[in-house]
Amino acid sequence: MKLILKGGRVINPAEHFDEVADVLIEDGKIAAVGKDLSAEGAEVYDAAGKIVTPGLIDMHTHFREPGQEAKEDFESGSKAAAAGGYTTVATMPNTKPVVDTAALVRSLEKRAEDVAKVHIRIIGAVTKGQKGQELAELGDMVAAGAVAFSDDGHFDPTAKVLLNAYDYLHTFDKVIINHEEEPSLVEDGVMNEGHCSAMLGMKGRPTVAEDIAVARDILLAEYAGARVHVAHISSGRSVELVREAKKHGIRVTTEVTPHHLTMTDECVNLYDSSTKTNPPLRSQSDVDAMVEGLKDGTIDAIVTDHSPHAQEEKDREYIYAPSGFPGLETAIGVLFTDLCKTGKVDIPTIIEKMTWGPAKAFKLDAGTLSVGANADVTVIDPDLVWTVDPKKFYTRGSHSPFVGRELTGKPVLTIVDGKVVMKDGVVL
Ligand SMILES: NC(=O)N[C@@H](CC(=O)O)C(=O)O
Repeated sequence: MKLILKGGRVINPAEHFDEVADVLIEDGKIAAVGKDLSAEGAEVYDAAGKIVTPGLIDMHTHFREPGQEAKEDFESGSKAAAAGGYTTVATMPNTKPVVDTAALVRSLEKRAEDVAKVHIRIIGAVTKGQKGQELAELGDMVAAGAVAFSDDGHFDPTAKVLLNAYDYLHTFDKVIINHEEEPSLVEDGVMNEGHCSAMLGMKGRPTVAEDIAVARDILLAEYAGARVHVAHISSGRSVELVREAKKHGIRVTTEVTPHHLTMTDECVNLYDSSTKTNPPLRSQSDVDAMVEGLKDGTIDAIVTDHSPHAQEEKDREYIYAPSGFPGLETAIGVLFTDLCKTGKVDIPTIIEKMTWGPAKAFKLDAGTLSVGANADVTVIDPDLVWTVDPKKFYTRGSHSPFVGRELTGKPVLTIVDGKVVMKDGVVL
């Protein structure tokens, strides 16, 4: 099978390539990238005016399988991923039961093979049941194919346990993705602690809870000579800590979500739980620090933290509703509209953080359009204007703070292993 994407702006950050060119796909691989390639025998896709990128990668999604499939499963989640232009997603283990054994990793990989539209990589738990007390079957999960380890959703309070995990995973060169919140400082808090929480009379989650957790985990990684990845960074001070650590050669990487790059706690309205997320939406100075960190290379990746919940759970009062909202189908629209169109961040930087950046941080064989690479490709229409409507989502989650927003920019073609899985917003 041969497919040629003709005349798009091809952005391949792995090779610092940004030119109008053709991309030829043959037998599931990138066969050639260049000007005026022969289209003989190939199906032709006219990419003029569009952006052709490596398939997007999201290293932080929650697909709720096993145990909470009513919220999302691999089928609905991977359809949402394909609609959002993603070709690889990694799922977090905070499921019911927690993914903390090799048998679970293997069974999820089989599920992915059977039903998923895109590549799903499995993240295993660091500790048994994500309880922070005893290490999970880390080595066995590595052997079963786990791509990274995380107790996401929970901070591991005992430094010794985490140090053991660092030491052990160091031997396999696998990364721990740390959820950074010192628990005693965030208990019962539902939004960022600051002026807005005071005005609303709500208990806050202060940025210092994240900062001291990030500081501890960087120091532990330095001591162990291990790799640490800071999950969904949201505080300006934490970005400074990561920047400093990188300067000192400590092996730390980090990620940020579209909402922490574009929204503040001013958006919180107690009658709408769709802005409730963890870590919470922060202040404008934090958001500015995220954008700066993205541009100067401190932040390696953009992730969605796609966290769908059931409608009836999110329809509750702000303090009782669960944290999180779906993000796979809105990421490109939000980033292109609020960061690129406003001139804050250029398109190649955004693409790099969604492709080559995460591929490098997690040593994935993905995220590039180099000749011979797997043909995972995304085509984005940067001028397509659309309105976020949850009725059109593929995800089962419907509450998103972006609902009703008019966005500019949308993926229009997603190709996985050379096969078109989404065209013009329709998952095939
Ligand atoms: N990001 C969220 O607000 N929620 C996550 C878990 C978490 O990271 O707290 C979820 O699994 O729903």
